Amino acid sequence: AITKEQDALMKLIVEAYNKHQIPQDVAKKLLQEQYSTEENFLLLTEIATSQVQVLVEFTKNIPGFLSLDHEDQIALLKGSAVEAMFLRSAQVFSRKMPEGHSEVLEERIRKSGISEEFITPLFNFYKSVGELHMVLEEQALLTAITILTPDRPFVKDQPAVERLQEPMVELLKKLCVLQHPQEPQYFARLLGRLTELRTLNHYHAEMLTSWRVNDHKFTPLLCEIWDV
Ligand SMILES: Cc1cc(C(=O)O[C@@H]2C[C@H]3CC[C@]2(C)C3(C)C)ccc1N
Repeated sequence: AITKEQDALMKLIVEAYNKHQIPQDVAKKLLQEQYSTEENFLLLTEIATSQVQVLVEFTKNIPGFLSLDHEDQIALLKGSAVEAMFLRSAQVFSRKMPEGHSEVLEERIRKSGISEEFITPLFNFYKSVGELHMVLEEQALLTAITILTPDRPFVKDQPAVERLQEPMVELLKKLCVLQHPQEPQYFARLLGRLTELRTLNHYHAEMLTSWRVNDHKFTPLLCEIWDV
């Protein structure tokens, strides 16, 4: 069963995860702006920028994160930003979108200058996350576990990151057994999504390059987090 400490950790993570959502004005624009490639790209830039802001705020609220070495904090954020963003956008896309929004967002993503070779794996991932029907606690924990991946580039004190990640993995494992008793392999399926996420890093780098060469404008935050 869940211990008192684990329940306290759970509440902190879910509270942090709920605290920051994509601003409503961005979601509203999704429906209003016209459908030119330029407009779609600008919308995606706004979405990505607000997703990264949400990610930074969530990460700061992960218990113990701010006690890590400061350079390691930056290395973890930069190393996990793409995965955390795809995970959150997959969760929003498959669950939270008001009626009709996800079709609109899908249409805009397809017509924003992203090459087809990236679009397919992206929507396959969205679909595989949607099929899991994760509860909020699982989504929040999985996102925290992704961010606290010890073997990101340039992380100096990996054991310190492992000490934060391990209790979250243990807690997620217990939660999965409690939430999905009829599906013993559910926890393994969740971790399998993290492996699929890592493959998206490569596609994302390609996407950035193709936008760069077509001289698309990025926001300062996106340039900083992805060194572009
Ligand atoms: C530098 C830069 C990056 C993105 C991005 O990663 O977008 C992500 C790809 C899909 C998954 C999350 C995104 C925001 C998405 C929904 C468009 C969007 C615009 C932009 N100027």
